[in-house]
Amino acid sequence: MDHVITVRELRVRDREKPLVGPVSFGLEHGSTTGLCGPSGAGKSTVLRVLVDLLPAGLTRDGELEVLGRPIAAGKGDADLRAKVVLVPQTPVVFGGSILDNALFGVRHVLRASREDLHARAEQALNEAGLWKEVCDRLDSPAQTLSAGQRQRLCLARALALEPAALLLDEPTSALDERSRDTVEESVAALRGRRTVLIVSHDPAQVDRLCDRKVMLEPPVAVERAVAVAT
Ligand SMILES: Nc1ncnc2c1ncn2[C@@H]1O[C@H](COP(=O)(O)OP(=O)(O)OP(=O)(O)O)[C@@H](O)[C@H]1O
Repeated sequence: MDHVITVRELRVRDREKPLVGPVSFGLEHGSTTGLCGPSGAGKSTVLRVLVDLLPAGLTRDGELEVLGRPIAAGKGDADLRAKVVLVPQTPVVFGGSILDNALFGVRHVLRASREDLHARAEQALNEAGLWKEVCDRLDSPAQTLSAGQRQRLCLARALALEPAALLLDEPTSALDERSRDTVEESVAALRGRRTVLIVSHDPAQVDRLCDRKVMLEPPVAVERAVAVAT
């Protein structure tokens, strides 16, 4: 099977203490996968592994491949950063305009004319379902957008990088129901075209948006496992 991301027997530890895993999964091209599990099971940590931004002090074992290429831990792979893009739970909106915000990121990896960058922003904002709402005010401060619009702006910023995989960490947890629906519509529209991994606490949301789900359970401490076995 042709996977954009493959994870095999991934484990994360804090020195000797197991924090996450083992977990194995593959993300097929164009699929939307839900990453689920109880609080503390390690969902956010798995996303950090996938963008190679594990907090200092934590180590990982197991294999990670992106587009068939093995990714070694902690090598600061700039190529990977543009291929696998994480949209955090709380939208990060900078002080500039809506256009500046959409292009933040892609500007650093793509040498292109102003017109081409503008076209890239339009395409990304369209794909994120925000274009119609902002096309006549691209130069307005991004801070003027509503919470749901901000989340879609962050989605557009990530899409402008044309990532091989998009990671969404609880994309609607900070939103009211109406904004949640608009963000969900945008995410649903990516199905089949983009490869998406969504962390969600909401089983109904996973059912609405995802083709499949990966369940993560907190690791069983070795001492406990031995105690139970004896
Ligand atoms: N920097 C760190 N140092 C030590 N332990 C950490 C660190 N970051 C996370 N952990 C631990 O790793 C485990 C997984 O945390 P993580 O935040 O990935 O879980 P989660 O499934 O995303 O939780 P939630 O659903 O509550 O957001 C937890 O036990 C957490 O306390």
